[in-house]
Amino acid sequence: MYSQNDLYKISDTLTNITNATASVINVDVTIVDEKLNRIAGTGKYLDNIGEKLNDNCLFAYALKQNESFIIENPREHEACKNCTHKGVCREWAQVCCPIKINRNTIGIIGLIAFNKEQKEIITSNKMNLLEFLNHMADLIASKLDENRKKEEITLMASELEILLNSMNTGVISTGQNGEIKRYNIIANEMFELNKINNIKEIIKNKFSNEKSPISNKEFIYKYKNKNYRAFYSVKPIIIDNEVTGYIFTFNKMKEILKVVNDLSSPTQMTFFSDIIGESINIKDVKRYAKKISKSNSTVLITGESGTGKELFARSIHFESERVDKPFIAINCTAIPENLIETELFGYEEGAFTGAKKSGKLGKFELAHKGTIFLDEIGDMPLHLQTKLLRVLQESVIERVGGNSVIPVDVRVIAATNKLLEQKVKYKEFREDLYYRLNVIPLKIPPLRERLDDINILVDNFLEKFNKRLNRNINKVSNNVIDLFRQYHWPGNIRELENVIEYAVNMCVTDIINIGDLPRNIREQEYENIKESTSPIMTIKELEKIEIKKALDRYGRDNKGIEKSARALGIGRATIYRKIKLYNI
Ligand SMILES: Nc1ncnc2c1ncn2[C@@H]1O[C@H](COP(=O)(O)OP(=O)(O)OP(=O)(O)O)[C@@H](O)[C@H]1O
Repeated sequence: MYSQNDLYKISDTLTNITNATASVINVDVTIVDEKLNRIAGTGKYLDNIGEKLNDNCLFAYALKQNESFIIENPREHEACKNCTHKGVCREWAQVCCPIKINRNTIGIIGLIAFNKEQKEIITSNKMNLLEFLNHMADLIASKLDENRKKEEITLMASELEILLNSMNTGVISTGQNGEIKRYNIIANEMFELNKINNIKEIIKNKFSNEKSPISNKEFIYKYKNKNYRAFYSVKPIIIDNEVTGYIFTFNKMKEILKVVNDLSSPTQMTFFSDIIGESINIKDVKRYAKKISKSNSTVLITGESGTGKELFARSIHFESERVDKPFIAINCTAIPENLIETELFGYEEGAFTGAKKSGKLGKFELAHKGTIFLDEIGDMPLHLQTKLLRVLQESVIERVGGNSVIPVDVRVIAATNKLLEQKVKYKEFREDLYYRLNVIPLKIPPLRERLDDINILVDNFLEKFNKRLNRNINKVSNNVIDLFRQYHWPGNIRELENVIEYAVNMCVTDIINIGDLPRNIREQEYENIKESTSPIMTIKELEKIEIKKALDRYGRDNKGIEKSARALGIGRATIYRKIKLYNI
């Protein structure tokens, strides 16, 4: 919608039109807007520009009429009927013509005769005059339209500029041959574009005038004599099937890594307080690990499977200065041998058949400024051990298929449950790498060497699985705890955690008893029964264990139950009753 404001914006044009019209016709001209404000005028009206006309005047009538007309008998004409100025009106004749845009009247242009001669000019040439004035009204309307479009374009241009400058990506538009035309702030900050004329000076020989788009190609550029890595993409501007220029977008490698790390870093942080244990053994290890967190030196964590090596590695990272940077964990046995190298070091575009076109970043690059956790390091293939040694010694990596070195700042924490010294002896692990990794050794004791932790671990896991499985089990019986203290725990804390989860699932009362434990632990108990020092089980617990054992062996169908009853030396009815009683 157009408003009176739009008319004011072209007031210079209106003045020109009224002056030109008045000098050609020799009659005074005036223009009012739809609110009856005088916007332009000649002669007598010159001093009254800006005045507000009364609501019953001729122009108010003309606005309602919405078409051109001539008045030859002012004061008597219907248009003057209610005019409050009728008594002082000295006008001899008038011509009114609406200024219309899209059929809406937004003002009136009028000619006014103040004497007989001027009236004669109007009345002698009515048709031509009306036509002429309509042209003037159209001229004003098209000027308004043009002005509006200009404003829209200016607005769009500044919106686009703000949009481009608020992006985190550098954008440059070029001509057909790469000559730089326009760019945003980020692009200027990256490349100091006041010193550069052509895009080829930035991406060197990588640009040839192509018609198809290119996305995410890596390149190196210089800024203040230092080399930086970035990615660029290009899209041709095609008009009438002809490439008229290109749009280049640039992303700094640093920014991309930040985004990747933000997305891939675990949202849950781990702290030493998450490592449960009150035994002297574990307290000592925790104290030592906290101390070494502050250092940047490589740590080698040793300990049996499930002792909490990864938990320690995470806590060290989140306790260190690198806390805001990524913690990247990689398990050397979980990845096929032929993929570990590219996983760790990445690869260049076209490094091998099947490689992605844009290449791939390795975990070392992703972990830049953070920590990498190399689990099961003892299983790392020998040829990669050499590459890893180089990272540790020189803090650089080389991508597969690449020919340049990339600096990385990563703290390495390695872990193993193997005897690395033995592997070194048998030449399965490089001796120099072993010493390079073992700068700070951290040995996590197995659970059987910290039996005092069993109670607190059991309580924690019971609480965890009560919550997770929506149960309300109060405690674990003393017999079970005694059994746990005798068991050798080859799978350590992980195994204990799994045992509690199993028992919470099996338990039908509010106390976990031996019968609720997995078979391997119960069998351990059976062995213990033979020993005179072993804890005494209730007859009911023993009965439940044996019935379960028989059912597991013979099956739970009718035949299986019959066989079980026979093996247990009880009748069919009894075994059915016991199954129901113990909810087996
Ligand atoms: N002290 C502890 N307190 C609580 N949970 C623990 C503790 N130690 C280990 N866990 C839990 O036990 C499981 C195994 O821990 P983790 O993966 O750290 O062991 P690991 O030594 O790295 O095992 P692996 O050698 O098999 O990789 C995890 O679920 C972990 O949360």
